[in-house]
Amino acid sequence: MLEHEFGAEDIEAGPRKKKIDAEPTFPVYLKFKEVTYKVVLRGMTTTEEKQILHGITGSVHPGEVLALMGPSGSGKTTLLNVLGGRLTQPKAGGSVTYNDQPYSKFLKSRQVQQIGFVTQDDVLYPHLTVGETLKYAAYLRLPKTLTKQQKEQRAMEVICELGLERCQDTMIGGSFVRGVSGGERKRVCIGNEILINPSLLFLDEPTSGLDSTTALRIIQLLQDIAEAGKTVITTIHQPSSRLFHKFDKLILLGKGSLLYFGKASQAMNYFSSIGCSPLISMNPAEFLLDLANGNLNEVTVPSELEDKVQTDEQETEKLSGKPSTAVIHEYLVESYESRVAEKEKRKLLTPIPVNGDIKAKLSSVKRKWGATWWQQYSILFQRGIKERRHEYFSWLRITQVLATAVVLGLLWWQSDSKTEKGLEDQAGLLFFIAVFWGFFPVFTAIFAFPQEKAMLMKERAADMYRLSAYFLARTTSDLPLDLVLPVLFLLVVYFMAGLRLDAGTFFLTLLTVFLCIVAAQGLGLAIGATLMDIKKGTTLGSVTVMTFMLAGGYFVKKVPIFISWIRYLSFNYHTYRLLLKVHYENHIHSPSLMKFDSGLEEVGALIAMVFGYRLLAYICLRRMKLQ
Ligand SMILES: Nc1ncnc2c1ncn2[C@@H]1O[C@H](COP(=O)(O)OP(=O)(O)OP(=O)(O)O)[C@@H](O)[C@H]1O
Repeated sequence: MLEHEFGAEDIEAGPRKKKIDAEPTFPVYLKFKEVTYKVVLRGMTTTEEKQILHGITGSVHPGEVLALMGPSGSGKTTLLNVLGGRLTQPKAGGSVTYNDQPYSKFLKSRQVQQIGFVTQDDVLYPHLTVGETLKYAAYLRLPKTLTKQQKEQRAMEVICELGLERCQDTMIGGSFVRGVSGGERKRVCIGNEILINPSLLFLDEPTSGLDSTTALRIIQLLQDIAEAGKTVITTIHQPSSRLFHKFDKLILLGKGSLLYFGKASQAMNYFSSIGCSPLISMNPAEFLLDLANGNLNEVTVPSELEDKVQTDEQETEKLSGKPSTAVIHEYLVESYESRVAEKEKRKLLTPIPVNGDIKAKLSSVKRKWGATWWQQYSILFQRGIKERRHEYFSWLRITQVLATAVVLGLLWWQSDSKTEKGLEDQAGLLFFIAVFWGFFPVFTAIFAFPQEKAMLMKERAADMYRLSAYFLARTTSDLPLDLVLPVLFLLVVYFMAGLRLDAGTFFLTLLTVFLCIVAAQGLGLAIGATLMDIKKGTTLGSVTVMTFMLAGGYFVKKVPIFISWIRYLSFNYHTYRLLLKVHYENHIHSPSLMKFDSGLEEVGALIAMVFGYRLLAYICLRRMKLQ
């Protein structure tokens, strides 16, 4: 669509062999100059700044695959994140432009959806199958102009492109569920991104953990994507020589500094021009990593460094008469600075080869969602139910609820409500019901957002849906089961314990319990969203639930005035009062238990909790940083 607007011939998009497009996109020229990144490390007593990237300059054009290479900890992931706009100021410095526009402008328009980012960690839902994962991503990410069938077809195309046909009905799996292999999981992550046919594709170690044939297949795919006019940037750990030759451009990093930027095919020539050549025939990637690590064991020592061989006896012995790694690093950085850096910086000044006012047009394009709000809600709702289907049919949970109900039924078997003593006993049962249904929902809800944090951050960074649609879908998809279990529970308890037997009382009891569950869930969601940490959340949750239970009006009836407000925050208190009212209003012995008012105050307080806690949770999620 955009290509038509700007005219395909307006833009030099590099060679195109194979068409992967689900929808036409526009080419993106990525330029970066003097990119730096620093973090502040806070110790017990000291605070120090650590510079992770030291002024990296380069560019990558449509039709090219740029590989970021370097030893572990050299800053590849950090650079990829800065280039992908995931790490921004104030920690990141320098300039990164897409089609000569800063990232922030790009982000404000719909163009963010033209960026695919495959992170190093595979963030996927473990209980969805490969096919479901890609299908839901297609529904949410592909443009509204495509029909549901077309979106499904695109998901299927990606499955075939990535060779995932055989495992499309297998669950992804995770720590507790056996699923697809690591390589297949990685390919699903890549599929999630190439699905949208991005103009700019970032990948963090797409081949780690894969056998060499599968790795080659992935890199070949990246090359095909680039050849379709896309810009691809990938970090890579230790590519085989077959893989290495597939990259167009290469950045070699060492301790966060640039050791080489240029054509991958020219890298060996460049290093031999500065006096570093392999002594034996070896894989170029291995040679470059040895250099970046400061290891000259199989490498000629540049003449400039011959007089810098370490004199310290032990070190000399260890390094077999080679210069120290620090000296080598310094030499490589300086050589690059003096011979290449200036030339590359000058190249960046050349404007991108487009005609007319493409920049103005690009920034005026409005962001579009892949689905309407309601579609997003219903897709996320369905996906939530699929992902948690095992919890829905968890016999363990059903058994737990039924077993508790039977024990209660036996302990309060056909309880007597005709005497004041019997009534006090029954009130104990009602209080327990208020506590039981205020307890479990809090803890299941605390887990909801912290467990999905990584996924939420990934999908929000990719602008897949509105937060409000996700929030509502996540908080309502658990409701059906949460409302079925109390029905089973009450049926057992009600008849075994011989509670007041009429339909009105039964349904009012059920409604009260529902209200209690939904309010308790709200508290759990708010705690989870505020802390975004399961351990901290469960600790705060248990203290809060215990306080609310103690203030619930059963254990202490006369609470000191300065702390009496706390009971109004307790959903146990309101639920218990409502249950007493439902069961004993107009009962001959009731005055000794409580004074009944209209009950509206309790209902109002519970409804305020249902919405108030959820609003708090939503605000916390909105404020969550995506980095
Ligand atoms: N937020 C941070 N706080 C402290 N140190 C950081 C932070 N981010 C990165 N680093 C450090 O910066 C260095 C570069 O990290 P980065 O993840 O970019 O390396 P990498 O080359 O991708 O490594 P690997 O190949 O092992 O993934 C590492 O030493 C890392 O510990």
